[in-house]
Amino acid sequence: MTVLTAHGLSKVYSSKGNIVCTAINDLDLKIEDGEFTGVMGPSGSGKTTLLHLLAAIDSPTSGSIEINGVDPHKFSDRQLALFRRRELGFIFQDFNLIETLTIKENIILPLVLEGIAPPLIEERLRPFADWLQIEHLLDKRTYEVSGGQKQRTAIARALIHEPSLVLADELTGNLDSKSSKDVMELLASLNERLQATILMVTHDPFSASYCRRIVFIKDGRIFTEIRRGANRQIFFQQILDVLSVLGGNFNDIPFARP
Ligand SMILES: Nc1ncnc2c1ncn2[C@@H]1O[C@H](COP(=O)(O)OP(=O)(O)OP(=O)(O)O)[C@@H](O)[C@H]1O
Repeated sequence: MTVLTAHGLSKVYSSKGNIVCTAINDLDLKIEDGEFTGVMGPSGSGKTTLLHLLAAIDSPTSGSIEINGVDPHKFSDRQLALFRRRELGFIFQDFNLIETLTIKENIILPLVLEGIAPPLIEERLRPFADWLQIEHLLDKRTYEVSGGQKQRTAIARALIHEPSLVLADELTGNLDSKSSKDVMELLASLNERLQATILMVTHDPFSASYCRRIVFIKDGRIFTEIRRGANRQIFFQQILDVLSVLGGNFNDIPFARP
């Protein structure tokens, strides 16, 4: 089943009636149920703009987006807020956890907002805390845990309400290489276990190598896409090969990553 369809998507930034920049240019994209897709591209290629259009944070200049058969851009503000809460999960580079809440309270927030009964919330929480190896941290505050533990908390929060689509933006951007590896292994295993549909924007080829498919964009258009076979190390090398052809600002690529 197709979860997301973007058709003829364009985003033009204008100022005083003059076009400043065509950030997304007639882009088509389909994401199937259970896919784990990475989006890569040079700085300024349109990755963030694409993510904002898909999350209905920003509106396209032309073209359409459907998530589970509905176009969120046609919703009222209230409908849109509900749609985002129910159908989408978000994972951010800087975690976006609420400091005044415990780890547990952060994770269960989407279920509390839906008015789910506390025993059902507990039942739903336990496997996520177990899978993400944060059971022992549930009563701690966010400032008492490490960056990797914060991101695992954010992943649990993004997935606990079983959204149609999880959108992640540079989720390993603030983590060291060991924590990045741990987080990506856990996210990849949750993608398989729950058939969660995940779309992740990243600059980091190592993190991207945990995806099943990478869509490369350049100048707001799809440049190419590749799919992973059985071997992640080979996929990592393939990603580096495409990035070297793609050009742009990839000076921060860790070419010697294990
Ligand atoms: N609000 C805006 N007004 C005008 N131009 C914008 C605006 N936001 C983004 N752009 C331009 O749109 C293009 C795509 O930007 P975007 O942030 O989507 O790229 P990106 O691939 O996410 O870049 P990076 O990897 O550096 O974050 C760039 O040329 C950028 O300068």
